[in-house]
Amino acid sequence: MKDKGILIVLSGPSGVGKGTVRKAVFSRPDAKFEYSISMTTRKPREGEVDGVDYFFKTREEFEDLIKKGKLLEYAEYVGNYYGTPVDYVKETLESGKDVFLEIEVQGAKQVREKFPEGLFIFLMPPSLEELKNRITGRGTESVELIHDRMEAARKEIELTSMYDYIVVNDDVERAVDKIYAIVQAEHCRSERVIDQYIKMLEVE
Ligand SMILES: Nc1ncnc2c1ncn2[C@@H]1O[C@H](COP(=O)(O)OP(=O)(O)OP(=O)(O)O)[C@@H](O)[C@H]1O
Ligand SMILES: Nc1nc2c(ncn2[C@@H]2O[C@H](COP(=O)(O)O)[C@@H](O)[C@H]2O)c(=O)[nH]1
Repeated sequence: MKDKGILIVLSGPSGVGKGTVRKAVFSRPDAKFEYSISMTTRKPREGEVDGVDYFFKTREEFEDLIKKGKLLEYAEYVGNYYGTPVDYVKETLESGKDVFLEIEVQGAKQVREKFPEGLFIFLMPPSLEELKNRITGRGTESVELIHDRMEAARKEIELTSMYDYIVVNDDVERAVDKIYAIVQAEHCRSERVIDQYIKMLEVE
């Protein structure tokens, strides 16, 4: 039987660079992760593609997915629903592959309850001022939404104690190196690999 993959949860305030760092992680030649595409009721931003960046849903469709138990976790964040499809995550982990979730903290808390053995990483901005510069510089949010997202950011940063690791995104490649090192270390954690070695001893 194949060993299960690791569920890697990357959180962090809006604009810290989760998407940028995740894409850089996936672009490394030795990347062996699967990205779980989330569902959302948010309207697509310019350039976003349904089924690539998100599965874009109406509120009715999303609430139906909740009722049918199709989401591993979900949260309402700054006026929209966001959620993780449960079947994809479970099937991919069962197949032995690591799954990467990029989600906010309320959702991460739900995942922690269901998958306490997951690997939880919080991406931290070098400062709140830099965070605001990044959200503003991205040019995707109105002034009101930037304000709401900054408010959410302050609350999220207070909840970082539930994460296993905090990585500061001062430089994308440095953050990616740290995430790689954390995941590699997790693959060697004794409770993950011990059965494999015991089996090896039994065979010899
Ligand atoms: N280390 C960095 N230094 C400077 N700018 C960065 C860094 N990382 C990301 N950025 C920039 O910050 C902006 C926000 O990044 P990104 O969209 O990846 O954030 P996010 O955390 O995924 O946001 P959201 O949660 O709102 O989707 C982008 O313009 C990106 O180019
Ligand atoms: N709880 C969840 N949060 C999610 C999910 N997918 C994305 N997110 C987070 O929502 C905010 C806003 O995202 P944006 O694309 O509108 O900027 C951000 O923190 C995302 O990481 C999810 O499935 N569940």
